[in-house]
Amino acid sequence: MSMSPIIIALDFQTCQEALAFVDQFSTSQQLFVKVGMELFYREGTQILTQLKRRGCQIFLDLKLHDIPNTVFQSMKILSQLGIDMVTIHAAGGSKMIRAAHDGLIAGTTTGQTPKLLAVTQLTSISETDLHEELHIGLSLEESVLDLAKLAKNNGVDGVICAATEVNAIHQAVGRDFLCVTPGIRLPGQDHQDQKRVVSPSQAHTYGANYIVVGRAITKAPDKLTAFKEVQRNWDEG
Ligand SMILES: O=C(O)c1cc(=O)[nH]c(=O)n1[C@@H]1O[C@H](COP(=O)(O)O)[C@@H](O)[C@H]1O
Repeated sequence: MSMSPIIIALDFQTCQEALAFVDQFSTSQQLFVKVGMELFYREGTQILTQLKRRGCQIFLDLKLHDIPNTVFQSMKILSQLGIDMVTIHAAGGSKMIRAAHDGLIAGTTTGQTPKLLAVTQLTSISETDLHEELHIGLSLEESVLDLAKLAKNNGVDGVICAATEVNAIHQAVGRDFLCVTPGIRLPGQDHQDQKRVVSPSQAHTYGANYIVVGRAITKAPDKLTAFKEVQRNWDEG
C-alpha cells in the first residue's frame, strides 16, 4: 500500500488523547502518523502497538543526537519496533549518522529497517538565529544543503527540511532522496513557533515527498474537516 503524503504529528500528551484523535477517522483510511517526544516519553512503546493495531503507518520522531556508540545501540532497539521512519540530527556528524544507519541494520530481525531521516536545520530556526545564535556563517539554504549531503553520504534515506529547500536538495543529491517537510500551515493560519512556513500545495509544488502537519489538524475545532482541507490543498499543488 502506498504511503499517504500527509503525516499527522500526534503531539498529544497521552495515549488516550492520541487514540481518541485517530479513532475519529474511518478504519478504511490508512493514516500516517508521527509520534514525537511528548507522547513517546510518557507512553513508551504501547502507543506504537496501539497505532499499529489501528493500521497506522508510524514515523517515530526522537531526533537522536549523541555519540556514535549510544546512537548505534539505540537504533538497534528502535529497528525492532515495527516503525516506518525514524529521525536523527544531521548535526551529529558523519560518524554518528553512519552509526545510526548501521544500528538499524544490526537490530533488524525481519530484514526490513525503518527509513532513516536526518533533521537539517529545524523549521523553527531563521537565518538570523543561524548567524547570531548558532554562529554558522552560511545562508540557511547552504547550511541545509551541506547537512543533506553529509546525511546522504552516510547512508540516510532522506532529510527533514523546510519545503523551500527541497528543490535544491533534490538537485544536489538526487530525486530519490526523501524530503519530509514540517512548517506547514493552511493559508492565513498563525505560524506560532515555526519560521520557515508554506502551505500544503506550495510544499507539493516544491517537490516535498511528505508533509508533517500537527496543530493545523490536531488543534482544529473539526479535525476531520481540517485533514480533508490539508489533503485538498496538497492536491492543488
Ligand atoms: O522532525 C520533525 O518532525 C520536525 C522538524 C522540524 O524541523 N520542524 C518541525 O516542526 N518538526 C516537527 O513537526 C511538527 C510540526 O508541528 P506543527 O507546527 O504543529 O505543524 C512537530 O511535531 C515538530 O516536532
